[in-house]
Amino acid sequence: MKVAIIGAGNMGGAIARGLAHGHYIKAQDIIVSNPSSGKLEALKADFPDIRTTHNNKEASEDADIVIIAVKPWKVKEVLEPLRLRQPQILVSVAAGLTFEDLAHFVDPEMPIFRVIPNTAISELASMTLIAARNASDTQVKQMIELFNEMGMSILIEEKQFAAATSLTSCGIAYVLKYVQAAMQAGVELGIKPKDAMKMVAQTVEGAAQLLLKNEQTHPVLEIEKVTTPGGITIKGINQLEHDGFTSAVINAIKASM
Ligand SMILES: NC(=O)C1=CN([C@@H]2O[C@H](COP(=O)(O)OP(=O)(O)OC[C@H]3O[C@@H](n4cnc5c(N)ncnc54)[C@H](O)[C@@H]3O)[C@@H](O)[C@H]2O)C=CC1
Ligand SMILES: O=C(O)[C@@H]1CCC=N1
Repeated sequence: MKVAIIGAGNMGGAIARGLAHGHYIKAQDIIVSNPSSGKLEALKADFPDIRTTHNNKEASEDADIVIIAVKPWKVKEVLEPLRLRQPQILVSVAAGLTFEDLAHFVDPEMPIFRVIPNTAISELASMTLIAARNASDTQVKQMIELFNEMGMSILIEEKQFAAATSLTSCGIAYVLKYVQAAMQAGVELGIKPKDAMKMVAQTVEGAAQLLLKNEQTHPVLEIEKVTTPGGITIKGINQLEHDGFTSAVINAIKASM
């Protein structure tokens, strides 16, 4: 199966690297197109078998799957001249562009996937959202498997996309804001910034593993395990609530929609 990636920026570059790392698509079956050379050269340096070009048409014409990874406001001008049609499959990572929008730029009957990874895709640790239109069950399964190679993917309905994007894609930034804030506290308390970063990042990773590896658990149960009655954790938890932590997070997630 041949895959064309149009746009070699944060997302396109990370997807190219993720696919080349994985087992599903061979590096020589990946072609990446970008107007400037720097990002393409960097890709080639890491994966010499990946093909690169400055010509989007050349990239897409033989591809079974075309992944469009340019900024949302460029999607129309980039997609329309490519005249994509069945049996090709379009994958758009453009945030905010709906199936209805995308169908105007390609054969409206062709299979289209909206896919939203997050930036952890570069570490093969993305939480990737997938929604499908005009796709067969086999194509949907294939797309889930493809993005599972770069972390974890989940099929959702398009109407859930905005909320889910806020949780996952913007969510990376919110989690990092927690890390940054905790580091600031640690540094004030005398811990070296690099040590503080490791301590907090591994703690976040551990919290995530507790939830991901135990389907029956819930944050409340895990918080209870740490929170000794009369102990120190409850003092911090209550301070977070006094300072509006839960409310601030809910407002942030809703503001990103
Ligand atoms: N950065 C993020 O966390 C996420 C981004 N997205 C979406 O991914 C898409 C790409 O975003 P980024 O990778 O962050 O942007 P970026 O700016 O890093 O990459 C865009 C790339 O497209 C290239 N490009 C510009 N015009 C082009 C053209 N005519 N033909 C081919 N390539 C062209 C640019 O040179 C650049 O390398 C956006 O639509 C964004 O909404 C989706 C989920 C998360
Ligand atoms: O902030 C943004 O608009 C992009 C889309 C989702 C994550 N980053």
